[in-house]
Amino acid sequence: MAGDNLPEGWEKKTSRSTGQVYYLNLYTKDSQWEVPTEPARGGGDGPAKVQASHLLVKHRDSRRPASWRQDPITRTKEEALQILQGYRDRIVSGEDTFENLASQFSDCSSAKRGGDLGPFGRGAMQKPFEDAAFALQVGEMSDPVWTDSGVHIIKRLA
Ligand SMILES: O=C(N[C@H](Cc1nc2ccccc2[nH]1)C(=O)O)c1cc2ccccc2s1
Repeated sequence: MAGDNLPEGWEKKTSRSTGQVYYLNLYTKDSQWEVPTEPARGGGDGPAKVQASHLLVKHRDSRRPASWRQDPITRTKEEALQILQGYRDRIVSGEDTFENLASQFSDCSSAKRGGDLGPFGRGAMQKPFEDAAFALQVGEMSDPVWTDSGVHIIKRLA
């Protein structure tokens, strides 16, 4: 009905059987009796793309155990995790920045860009990395994430 300025994404309906007014979420097709106060959420599968930076520490069993920093890379997985956790602690404490440490220590060529991988969609990166990146809120940093390349921390930029 005109004049019912509802939040975005809702439509006012009247039940055919009872004549009761209800509200339809135009994205999810869910309905509710309560007058909506917030814009309808798509409830969809999140963003199509995210932008993230990462700091990668490789180990001797990495898919390519070499990097711009070191060739070959001989540290163990356990050592790689300890090293990465040390960087993570310094970022959390505010002693250092993600970009600064990624630039100096990441075993990925994206180190030259402060770890920034640019925007990517699903299917572009190794699955554990993708899932972790898409689960982050903008500005949030992940716990250590393992891929075939090594162990990463990820920061979602957008
Ligand atoms: O795969 C790359 N680099 C690999 C290491 C690596 N493995 C990854 C796995 C998931 C996400 C990023 C990753 N980076 C390497 O240098 O051995 C990429 C480098 C860059 C640089 C700029 C933008 C995207 C990418 S993806």
